[in-house]
Amino acid sequence: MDGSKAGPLKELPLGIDATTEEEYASQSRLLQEFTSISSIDKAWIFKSDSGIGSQAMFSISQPNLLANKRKKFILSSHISRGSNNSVNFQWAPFPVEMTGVSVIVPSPSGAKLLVVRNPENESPCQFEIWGRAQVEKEFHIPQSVHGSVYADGWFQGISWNSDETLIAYVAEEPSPSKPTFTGQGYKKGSSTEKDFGNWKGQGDWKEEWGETYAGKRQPALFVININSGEAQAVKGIEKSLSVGQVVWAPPVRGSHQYLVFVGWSEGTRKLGIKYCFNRPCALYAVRAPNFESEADEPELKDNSTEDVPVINLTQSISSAFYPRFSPDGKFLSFLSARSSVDSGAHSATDSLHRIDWPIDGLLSSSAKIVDVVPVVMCAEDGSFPGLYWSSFLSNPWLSDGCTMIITSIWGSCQVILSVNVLSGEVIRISPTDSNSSWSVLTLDGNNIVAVSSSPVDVPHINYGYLVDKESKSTAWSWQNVPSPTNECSEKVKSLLSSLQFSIMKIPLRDVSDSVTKGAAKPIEAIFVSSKTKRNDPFDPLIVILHGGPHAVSLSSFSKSLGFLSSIGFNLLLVNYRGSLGFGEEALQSVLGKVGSQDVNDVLVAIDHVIDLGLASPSKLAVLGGSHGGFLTTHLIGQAPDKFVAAVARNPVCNLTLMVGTTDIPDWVYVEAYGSEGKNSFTDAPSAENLTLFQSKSPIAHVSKVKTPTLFLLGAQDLRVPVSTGLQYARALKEKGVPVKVIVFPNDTHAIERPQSDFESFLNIGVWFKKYLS
Ligand SMILES: CC(=O)N[C@@H](C)C(=O)N[C@@H](C)C(=O)O
Repeated sequence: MDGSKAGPLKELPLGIDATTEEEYASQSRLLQEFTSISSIDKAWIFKSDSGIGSQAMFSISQPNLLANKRKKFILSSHISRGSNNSVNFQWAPFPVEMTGVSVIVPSPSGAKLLVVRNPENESPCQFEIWGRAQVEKEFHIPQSVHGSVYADGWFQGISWNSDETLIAYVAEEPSPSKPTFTGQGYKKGSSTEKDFGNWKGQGDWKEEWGETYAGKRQPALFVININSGEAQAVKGIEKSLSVGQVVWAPPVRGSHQYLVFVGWSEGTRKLGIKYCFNRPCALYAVRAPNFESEADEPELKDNSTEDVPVINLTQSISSAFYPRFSPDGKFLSFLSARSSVDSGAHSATDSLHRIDWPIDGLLSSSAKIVDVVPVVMCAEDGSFPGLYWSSFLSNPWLSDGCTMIITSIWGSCQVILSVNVLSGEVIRISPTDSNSSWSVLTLDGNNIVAVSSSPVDVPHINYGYLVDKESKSTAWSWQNVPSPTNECSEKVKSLLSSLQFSIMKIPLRDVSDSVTKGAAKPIEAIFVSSKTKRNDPFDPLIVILHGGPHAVSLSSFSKSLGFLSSIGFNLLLVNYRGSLGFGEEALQSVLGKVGSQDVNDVLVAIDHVIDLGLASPSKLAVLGGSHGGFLTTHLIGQAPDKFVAAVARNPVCNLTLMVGTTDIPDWVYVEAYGSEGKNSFTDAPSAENLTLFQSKSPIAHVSKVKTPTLFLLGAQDLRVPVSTGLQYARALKEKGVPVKVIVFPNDTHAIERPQSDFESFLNIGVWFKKYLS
């Protein structure tokens, strides 16, 4: 579908000329070097055998292009402390590959390691318990007990009990039996046998959890006894509740053991949950199964035999997740996305809360919820903008038992915060003099193992400690840790060292009096450029737009953006109003104004860099995915003379089409109508609804578009179904606009499978070179 007018030199098999083919070949060599950079995903600390220092285990991963999979490795290190607080990491000579492993979870003492291998077919799910030198136990849990263990980072919950004999976890409930048909018709009674004389029907369709959760319908709670290998479903939880994030409640002598978990109610249908924190959820407590035979069972306080109900611990708040018990078991802290649930925004500013945990084990559904860190409405300059969920350690506590170390978003940076759960004090402890992004990997006692990176620096490991513990000084000192994971090729190193970045504050234009104070503040954009001009007089500029709209472009390293800046493009990553990290008023201000306020913010940011003499108005391109693709296609329609080229990845081009096909039709209502759209959402939109959706969509401006546009589409995308991008691309083609479309048949919304990601960014590089050089 490439309608470009560039004259073909010599037709080659792919329908491209020799110059373009050479461009593909040369860019692909560099892209491969960027692709092979490994990522540091997780880390754990163990007591050292020698009693001196500690042992660290890092989980790292790297795309394997040929196998089209991510390879996962474990790299170990011994950490020792020298004089003057210096720290030394002695790395194992090589990482070890973890093939076929879905998730690993060390026991609280660090003496055992749970390794889960999820089946790829009908086989059982495999649990292994590793000791220091060997696999000590191996259990195979058949699909009749449960399907795959959730290892998705959201429903996922795997928790060892304190004496390390039981593990609670979340796994897919067995599928309901399907009807059997024979040559004679319907066969009575369910049957598992398969032969030539019968076949299985489909049975009733059951709603799934949407994008990236294909086949995931009912996350349920299980406990495995690692002495016997017996796995039991936890009883008493209603089928309408999907469960996740389980932890063991502190044991109370003479009382039953409880589990605390997050439950999401289904209502009349499931709406997609990926990137959607607006799904109501609560913390529940449930009695753990008893694996003892009745004779061995100790006499318990509440030893009634009838079913004990599941207790909703957070009834008075619309969202509660990430339950974490304080080390002394006296309180339970948790995050809440109540702002998101109450407003309908798919993500918003979080709040942190705690409830006191009853020392007598008598649980109540009316425990007082204390607000620890409230939602920040208007972020004052330079001060804390509120909490934004990034990731949460399973043990985030310092030794005082009340300080949590968490990663959050602060403007365009990812930062590490210490939060005192009793006083509510929040301190930014990652360096404030750096515009890099930081995240915590794990705690080593009261010290922090963290990773930092920037658009021009690959991820580095850092070790942080409190400088003056006695005076309770809040100054943290950070030491850069030399590590094999910091390595990248000499070529990449030299290209990145020729780049620089800054975070710009961009004042808004024509702010109306009706906007809130928080929504009138300057926005931010990250500008990545060459230290020396590569082209005369200007390097071309690619404007990069994140999706959501409630996501954010962070000042962290991105291989694909590192690649684009290394091949001669400056980048402008615009955090338009609606982005996370800037306070709740700015975030909420875009709802109901999509396609106008966000589009204008981007145009203001572009004018800002042009006015500063950092970009040429004739060398602009735009790239965005999802809601960023919505902005991309809006921009080429509303500002048809501005951009020389565009790339849209799974773009939202037509809300009218999307509302009937996406896993999150409620999102369409809230984006188009604002918060009131939350209450008017229906699966039967009216003609009036559809008219408004059409008017707010990029397709409404399609007739004006002239910009050559590359479309990258995932055929398995449940969020922004491929049809929306295809419809828009066909409409451009009909008008004679140069268009290229690549559809990845097995990719979902993120187009992140290694080969697809590689082919996407190679084509983005070649497309922009073709039109911007
Ligand atoms: C809530 C949501 O998924 N919105 C999509 C339209 C979107 O923009 N998604 C973002 C998070 C993405 O980058 O995929």
